[in-house]
Amino acid sequence: MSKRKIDEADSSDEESDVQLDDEIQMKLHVPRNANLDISSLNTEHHEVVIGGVNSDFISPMFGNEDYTYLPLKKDHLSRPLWISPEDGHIILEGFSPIAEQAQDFLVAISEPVSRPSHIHEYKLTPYSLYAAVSVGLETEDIIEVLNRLSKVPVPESITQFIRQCTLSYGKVKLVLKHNRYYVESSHPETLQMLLKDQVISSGRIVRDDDDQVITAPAGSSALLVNNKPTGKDLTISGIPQTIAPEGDQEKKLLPEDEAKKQQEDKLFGAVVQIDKEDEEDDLDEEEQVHSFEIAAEQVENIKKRCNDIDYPMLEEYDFRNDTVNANLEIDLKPTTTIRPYQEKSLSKMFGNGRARSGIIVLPCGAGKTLVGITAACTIKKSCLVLCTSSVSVMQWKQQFLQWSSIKENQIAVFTSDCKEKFSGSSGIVISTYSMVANKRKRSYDAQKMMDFLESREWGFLLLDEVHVVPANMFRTVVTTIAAHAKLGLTATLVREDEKIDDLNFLIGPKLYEANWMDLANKGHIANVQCAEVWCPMTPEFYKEYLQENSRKRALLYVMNPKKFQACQYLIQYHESRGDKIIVFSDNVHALVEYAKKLGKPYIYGGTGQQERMRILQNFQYNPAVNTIFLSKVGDTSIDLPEATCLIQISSHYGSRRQEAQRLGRILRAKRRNDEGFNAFFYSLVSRDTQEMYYSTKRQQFLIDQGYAFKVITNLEGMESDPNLVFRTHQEQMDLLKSVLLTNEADLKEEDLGTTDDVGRITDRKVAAKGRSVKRSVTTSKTLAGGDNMAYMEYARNSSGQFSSGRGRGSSSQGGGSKEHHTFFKKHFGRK
Ligand SMILES: Nc1ncnc2c1ncn2[C@@H]1O[C@H](COP(=O)(O)OP(=O)(O)OP(=O)(O)O)[C@@H](O)[C@H]1O
Repeated sequence: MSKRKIDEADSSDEESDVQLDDEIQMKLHVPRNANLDISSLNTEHHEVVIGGVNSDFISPMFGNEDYTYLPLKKDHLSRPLWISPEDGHIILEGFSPIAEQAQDFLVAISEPVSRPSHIHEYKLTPYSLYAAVSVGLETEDIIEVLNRLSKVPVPESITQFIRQCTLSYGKVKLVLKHNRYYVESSHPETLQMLLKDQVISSGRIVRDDDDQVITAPAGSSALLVNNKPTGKDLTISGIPQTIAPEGDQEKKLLPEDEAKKQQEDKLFGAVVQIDKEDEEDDLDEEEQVHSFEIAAEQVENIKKRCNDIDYPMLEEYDFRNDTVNANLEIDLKPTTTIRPYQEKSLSKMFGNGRARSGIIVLPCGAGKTLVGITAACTIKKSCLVLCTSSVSVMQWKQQFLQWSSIKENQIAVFTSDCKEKFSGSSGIVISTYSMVANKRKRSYDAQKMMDFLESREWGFLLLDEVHVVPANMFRTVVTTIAAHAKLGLTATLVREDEKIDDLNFLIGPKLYEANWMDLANKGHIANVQCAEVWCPMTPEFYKEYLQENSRKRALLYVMNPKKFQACQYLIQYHESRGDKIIVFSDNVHALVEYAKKLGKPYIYGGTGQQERMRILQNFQYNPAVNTIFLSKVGDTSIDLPEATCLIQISSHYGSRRQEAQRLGRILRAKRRNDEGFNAFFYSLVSRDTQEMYYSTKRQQFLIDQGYAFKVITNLEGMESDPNLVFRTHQEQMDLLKSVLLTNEADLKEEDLGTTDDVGRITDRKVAAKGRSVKRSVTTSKTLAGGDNMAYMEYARNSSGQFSSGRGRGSSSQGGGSKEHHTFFKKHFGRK
């Protein structure tokens, strides 16, 4: 019997409930709130009586999360999932024989929250259902498949929610024709309803028969082309509207309602044009397409508004029937083979023969570039690619030439150093977000190039690394560039500023998200062993740490001699195994000190291009250079498939994204297909300092992808190494002195300073808010062949989950429904 029913039966049982909790915990030897493996318990033998009613003893432990009152289906053992009736969370048995098919389906309809090896968690959100509809799934199919996979009948609240969300979804489209935007639908009443909304109607453009603008929102570029005076303001259903003035006198003569109706019909007739071809073909009303024009500057606003009122607009591009824009001769080279998951992600984009706008999420190093290139080869129209830095621009160009048949003169780059146009009527331009979104005065050449980009209609807009680009930059890009289809690529749909929701209406829904562990198991990316190494602070360093200001404190925990030693030990250990090692430090001062002390080459923002190339080539080809030190310049866009081990000595506060991107440097490890091959990722943290807190937060995204972080508390044999740096007390005191004398100016954040790069988002504020994850000590003997290391494993948080904050009520993966959906209001409001 459920706890809910027990509560109802007798409220005075509260006390016995608590006692029962304690009793059970004693029996099971588990701490309160610890995670329980239910499958290992035989509940039949532990029935207890509460308030005179029989109950299993597990149920009360789950409090409000107890759903045992849901009737299990007879054959529940062969069905892999549960659905929570309260908040739309879905729990999948990752070990079920049909887990893979179930995962495919769940990725299409819900947001993955956490996918460790055995139990996966997803959640249904309005956005995820929007994405489901936009990839062609129908309401009843979603409910039916869920029901087939579920161990319990799909709760009524969930079917209602799915119906409610999908009822209005997929009915409205945003279409770009001849450089003008139209809201299109085959349901006239839907358009009529939208036009009654003030936000939407105020973004509308109305033209007369000569194509002259009658009304347009203030500031619209349509007015610049044609600045005709606007008509009179009228009020329809309480909403101020503007239409052409003629004929509005007689309305006053009619009864009020009749007049209102006539006005509505007139207004609707004026702005909703029935597609002429459809009329001629005498199609059913269902198939007729109606539309009204909106201003380019209002597209984002209107999209957002449509999302808010649960009528999200789909963006689809019928590229095969676009005769206005010239075709581009581009194909994949015959030698190029795309991988199954790359194909699957693309099938979500091109499912119905048109190109859907949206976002594809693939792990770092899984080959997003080739996915983008394949999409461009499918659409075969002019394409604009935007990346985060000029280095990426050159890499994209090189990859287009490597994988596709595009001719060199049809692919151009637009950066601060290089402003090319392609020859002919169609081609590809690769640029950076900053170049296109730049609002300052441009050089003559840059302005001419921008005019070129803005004057055209692009078949395809490819947006790389969408998670790092500030929303206002997207806004500028999306409003200035007219593109039929947009594809956003990213590895980590998380942002510390929680702005991920913006992407839903700026680009489109998430079309596909791959499972990191799946790709690792299939050998497409490397298997990685992750560990956090706890380095005790020496008493002298800790004393100063407690007294100093925050910058110095950070330097003290990074320069902690014990961390130096751990770093040296791990480098030696992995070099002796034949690994190639990258040591990351965000703190440039520490980077230089470590590298010099340990005699290794280093690269940071200030390292010249030639020197960088020399170091990277040595790392790749010279067997004597097996370790390099990199600042955050190496976080992205350095493709080093040789690297097999990462050691992080200092990092950027609590950024989950940076952690994932750094891990991405070793996911491409060349040797990943060797049997039993593992890559290694170590984070060195100074014990009992703020760094530990940041480290926990950083790992959250990877933990949700199924990575297990082990905690190493003791590197055995390290102390007896005669070559260990800072062995003596005197050496440690000298180091401390030099740290304390370090000039504050040397500690400021590294400025990567190229004009093309997207500014990094500061995670500090959000990091300070973060969450706590408990750790508990256990012992084990193995860490990937390192039998001499003792480690601890993370325990789950107080609600029994690894993913303490993100899962419940967080919108970090685009589920931001909290503002407008009652189902989720209830959910978000809950503690
Ligand atoms: N289908 C494929 N066949 C062969 N090689 C591939 C394929 N797809 C990707 N690769 C290779 O995998 C590596 C990683 O690809 P890419 O740089 O596009 O990854 P990414 O997903 O953009 O990573 P990041 O997010 O870290 O930038 C590259 O060396 C690329 O050439």
